[in-house]
Amino acid sequence: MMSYVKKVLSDLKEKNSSQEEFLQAATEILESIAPVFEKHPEFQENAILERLVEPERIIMFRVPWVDDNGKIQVNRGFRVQFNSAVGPYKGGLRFHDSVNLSIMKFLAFEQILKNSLTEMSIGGAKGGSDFNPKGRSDGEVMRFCQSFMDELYRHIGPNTDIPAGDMGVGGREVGFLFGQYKKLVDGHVAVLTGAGLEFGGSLVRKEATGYGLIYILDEALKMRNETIKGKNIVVSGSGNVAIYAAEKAETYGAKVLAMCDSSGYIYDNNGINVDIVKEIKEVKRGRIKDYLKYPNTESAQYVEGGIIWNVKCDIALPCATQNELSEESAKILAKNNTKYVAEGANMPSTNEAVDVFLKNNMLYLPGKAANAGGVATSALEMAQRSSRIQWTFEEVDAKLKTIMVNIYHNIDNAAKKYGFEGNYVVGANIAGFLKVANAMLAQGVV
Ligand SMILES: NC(=O)C1=CN([C@@H]2O[C@H](COP(=O)(O)OP(=O)(O)OC[C@H]3O[C@@H](n4cnc5c(N)ncnc54)[C@H](O)[C@@H]3O)[C@@H](O)[C@H]2O)C=CC1
Ligand SMILES: O=C(O)CCC(=O)C(=O)O
Repeated sequence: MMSYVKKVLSDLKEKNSSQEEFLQAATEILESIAPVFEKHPEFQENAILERLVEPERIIMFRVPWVDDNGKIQVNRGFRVQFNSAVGPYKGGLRFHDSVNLSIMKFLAFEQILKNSLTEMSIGGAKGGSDFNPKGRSDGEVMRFCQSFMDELYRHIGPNTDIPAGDMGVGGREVGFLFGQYKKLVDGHVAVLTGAGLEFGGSLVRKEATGYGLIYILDEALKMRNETIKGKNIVVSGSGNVAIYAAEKAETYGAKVLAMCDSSGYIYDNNGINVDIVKEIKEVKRGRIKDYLKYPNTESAQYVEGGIIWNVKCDIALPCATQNELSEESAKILAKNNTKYVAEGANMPSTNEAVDVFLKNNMLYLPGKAANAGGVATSALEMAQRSSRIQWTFEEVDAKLKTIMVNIYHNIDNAAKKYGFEGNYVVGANIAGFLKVANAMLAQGVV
């Protein structure tokens, strides 16, 4: 069956030769699900893979806006509506200057399988823009968001496509996007998740991706008679996912030694004070090096331009961005006897880095399983909004925990069933794929 996969992959490479990140994600996924086609010839007969790798729809659009100096700026907007077999399109919006079609497609492709793993009825999508909110005033961010929504609104809806946040899109941006949507359609419609608590949002959505990462890691460790307590952890990034992963890890008794942003990392052998990072990033929108200006941080150091994976740790949590963890860094982790890697970010480890993890028998939890808590809680937000109720923090948190524990056992069982025990690349991709493939099969050639 590898020949079927090889053929689909080689056609895909020919058609999308410049889309490096998309091809990277597709190669990993397709190669690891090859064993499925032995057991399910009907998938090949019905060209499931050929259809799966082609987005149902891609929307690209101009986003003109006026900056604080009265100058007209033009950005490019995207929404990749990749697959709606399981449910309406669902996935975040990313505002970052690196955004291009390849990055949008890889993120949306990953999202299909991730959303399937949550066991909620949500399809896969992603969107965003090459606009970077960093250093922009609130007024500029608002005008950009309004212009972005001026086009996006006609392509989304509560039963068709429900965006949310991702890198560069947090509560502030979701608020501005929602305000413009509401004005354009003249209705208070639940079309974005990650909404403010004052207008239909869910408790725990902000914390969900980071907390969920720790819940799944905790379950995986428990199954190995291990515990997070007492472990040294390195968390890359210092944004939404990183902050709440670090916060939860500390409540489980771990010590977070280092965190970073794109300029450098902070390191403290006594443990990072996550509340300070929260203040810097969520309130001041500052840089991680500002950490050293706070009281009682004398034991911390800042390493400009340094590679955070050089810091010796038991557990590595990449929570920043794609391909931030190279083969070389993976070898350093292995040499330093790091035993566990769980991904808060989407595809933060290169395919070569993942090979190093697997060869060294490290426990590796790939992003599409490990960071699924964010989108799962988005689905819980949708459930609350449509039934006009609000669950307590504890209720949502308990549901999130159950979802993450179930994801762990689901990917673990799939890996075992296909003869790859402990390989969660195979486990996550197969478990996520089967539901989507069966839904596509049931719905005919559409
Ligand atoms: N926000 C969410 O609910 C979810 C986010 N993710 C993924 O998690 C990752 C982080 O997202 P958020 O925390 O939401 O974004 P964010 O915008 O809040 O934070 C991103 C962080 O990454 C850092 N960063 C960016 N490029 C970097 C680089 N080259 N080297 C080192 N640090 C870098 C930034 O300085 C920032 O601290 C992304 O891969 C995103 O797709 C995955 C699932 C859900
Ligand atoms: O909450 C959502 O809908 C999207 C989260 C997301 O973008 C992701 O899982 O990567």
